[in-house]
Amino acid sequence: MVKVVICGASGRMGQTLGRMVHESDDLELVGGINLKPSSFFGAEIVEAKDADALLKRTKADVVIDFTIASAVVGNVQVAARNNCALIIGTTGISPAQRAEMEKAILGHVPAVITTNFSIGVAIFQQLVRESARLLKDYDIELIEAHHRNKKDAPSGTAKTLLQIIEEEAGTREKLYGREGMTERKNEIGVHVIRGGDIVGDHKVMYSKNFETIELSHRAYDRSVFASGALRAARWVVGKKPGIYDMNDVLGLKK
Ligand SMILES: NC(=O)C1=CN([C@@H]2O[C@H](COP(=O)(O)OP(=O)(O)OC[C@H]3O[C@@H](n4cnc5c(N)ncnc54)[C@H](OP(=O)(O)O)[C@@H]3O)[C@@H](O)[C@H]2O)C=CC1
Ligand SMILES: O=C(O)C1=N[C@H](C(=O)O)C[C@H](O)C1
Repeated sequence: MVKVVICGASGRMGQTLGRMVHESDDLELVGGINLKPSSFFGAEIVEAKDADALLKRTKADVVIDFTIASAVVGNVQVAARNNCALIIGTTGISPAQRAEMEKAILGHVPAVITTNFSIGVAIFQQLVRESARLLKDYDIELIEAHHRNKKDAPSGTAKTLLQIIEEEAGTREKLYGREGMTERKNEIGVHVIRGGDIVGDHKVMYSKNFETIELSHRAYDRSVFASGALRAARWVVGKKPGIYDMNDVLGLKK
């Protein structure tokens, strides 16, 4: 059995993951970490200050983090100190926070980090890479939509898609929404929608000469992210220290 601790245990993703680990035959939910102590699916949730003791007591194999950017560095440091493999889904991480995370991980523990654990999104990103390579001279727009409680914008997935597009089609100015008299140049327009309980939509549009090509992905339920994260958790335990992504987990070419 792979012993799992979930950071952000009381959150939307934490609850979905907790339920799925609890229902699985090969994963054991040994605890959670959140701002306030509580419990979920028969396991204890402790405050962040008690995380070290929890990881020692439970001998956790893997720590899964779906929290908030300001919390993730501390969670990664305590997990790495306890030799736990890591699954990191938290988005909105700054370059400085990313550097701190890398310092804690590299040479110490294996970690899978990705802005979107959906297997469909891993395939979608490959399609976006191919289309951006083929459609370099088209106007490119990116649209994402999420629930009203999402804190970071644009989404982590949207930022990853921008990076993929620019790797293939060249660096461009990014224009976040438009208002007033605007003249389209060679920018990538980025548009963020927040409302209701939208789970997570991403669309890339390429337009030129009386035609538009659209590629889109829509998640209908958080279980798509959770099942990808748990697939990564099963895969990462026992790997060499380093940072991996879903292409590594799924054996897809980069
Ligand atoms: N990579 C992927 O596939 C996906 C990534 N995400 C990302 O995961 C993150 C979480 O999303 P979601 O579950 O919707 O958010 P929620 O706000 O529902 O959950 C986050 C949880 O983390 C808790 N938390 C805050 N600070 C700490 C801390 N220091 N230690 C432990 N727990 C803490 C929060 O507590 P409290 O509520 O008390 O503040 C909350 O319960 C976001 O960054 C989101 O973008 C989401 C879905 C998929
Ligand atoms: O906060 C969310 O909900 C999601 N966050 C991730 C992101 O920022 O890309 C992944 C998914 O779209 C859901």
